[in-house]
Amino acid sequence: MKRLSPTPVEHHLHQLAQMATACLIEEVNLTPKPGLVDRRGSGAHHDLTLALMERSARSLTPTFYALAQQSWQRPADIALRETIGQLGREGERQMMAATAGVNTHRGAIWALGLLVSAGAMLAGTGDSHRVCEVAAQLARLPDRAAPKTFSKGLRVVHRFRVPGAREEAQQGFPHITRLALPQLHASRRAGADETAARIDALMAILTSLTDTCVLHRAGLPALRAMQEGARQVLTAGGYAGAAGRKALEKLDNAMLRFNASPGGAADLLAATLFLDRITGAQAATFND
Ligand SMILES: CC(C)(COP(=O)(O)OP(=O)(O)OC[C@H]1O[C@@H](n2cnc3c(N)ncnc32)[C@H](O[C@H]2O[C@H](COP(=O)(O)OP(=O)(O)OP(=O)(O)O)[C@@H](O)[C@H]2O)[C@@H]1O)[C@@H](O)C(=O)NCCC(=O)NCCS
Ligand SMILES: Nc1ncnc2[nH]cnc12
Repeated sequence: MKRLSPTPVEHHLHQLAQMATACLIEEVNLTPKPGLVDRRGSGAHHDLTLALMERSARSLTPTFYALAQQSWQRPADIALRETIGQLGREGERQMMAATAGVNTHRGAIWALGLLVSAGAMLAGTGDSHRVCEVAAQLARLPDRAAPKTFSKGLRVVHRFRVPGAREEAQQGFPHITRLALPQLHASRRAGADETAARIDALMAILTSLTDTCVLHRAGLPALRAMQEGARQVLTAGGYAGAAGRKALEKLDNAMLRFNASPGGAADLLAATLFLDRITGAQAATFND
């Protein structure tokens, strides 16, 4: 029997899911990143490797597909919020099964999951601001089935009175729309190659994010060093130049001394690449 080709909607759903996974893989491969896993090694982690992160990313494609499928052309309401909450938690279980219990991408499932859903709700229309706005509407809705556990992130949010992953999404991902995407585009326009432009986008996030991973492991001194170090990379002209590269090396050393790693910022970079791609600013696949 002749196999029917997928409908345009199915094709779109697959594309959203595959792009989300591809952006996670591109994020972890981007090198060098301060304190984070990259092609050089495990950064400030003892239980994460590049191969593990890639395996984790691949395990999430079915979750992203299910999120896109359930969200296609639906409005932001409690029924959808609860469906995606359930799918997100199932995705976390898939990730844990793929990594033998190591948390590789919890924050990324949250951020990219909401953005994949928002992209599908809008059926491929809307710019990055609109996609983030719709994702924020979802993130602000209550999920009655959410377990009342007290996570590391929540502990940090309460102790330091700072916004964490939840607030970043509820506010419409300001670190992506106001910092990372504008920096990515500005660096490209200034002639930086794609690696340098992406590293600059990560630096833009680091200048202001209250990354609960950094705060949990090493407190405010590490967060301040991260924000200041990233500012220095950008004021030196970004990673494309020798002064920026030197400043990044200094930041990397500081993060390793603090045993700190900005995992939340890495997730937001992957989400930035995803938005950049789905809103068509960069159609070509990046292969370094
Ligand atoms: C809303 C949730 C994300 C839960 O958030 P919460 O803060 O309560 O819980 P955490 O378990 O701490 O996860 C938060 C993760 O978010 C990332 N993150 C941190 N700061 C920010 C920030 N300011 N903005 C955005 N994102 C941020 C970060 O994820 C990355 O780090 C992870 C590694 O973390 P961890 O294991 O703690 O770190 P290590 O240092 O390696 O551990 P040790 O070595 O010390 O043991 C990694 O996963 C990265 O992704 C934070 O960890 C959300 O999960 C939720 O509520 N989900 C429910 C399901 C749902 O509704 N889903 C809907 C959409 S699918
Ligand atoms: N490259 C990376 N290194 C460590 N933690 C991360 N979480 C998401 N991406 C990461």
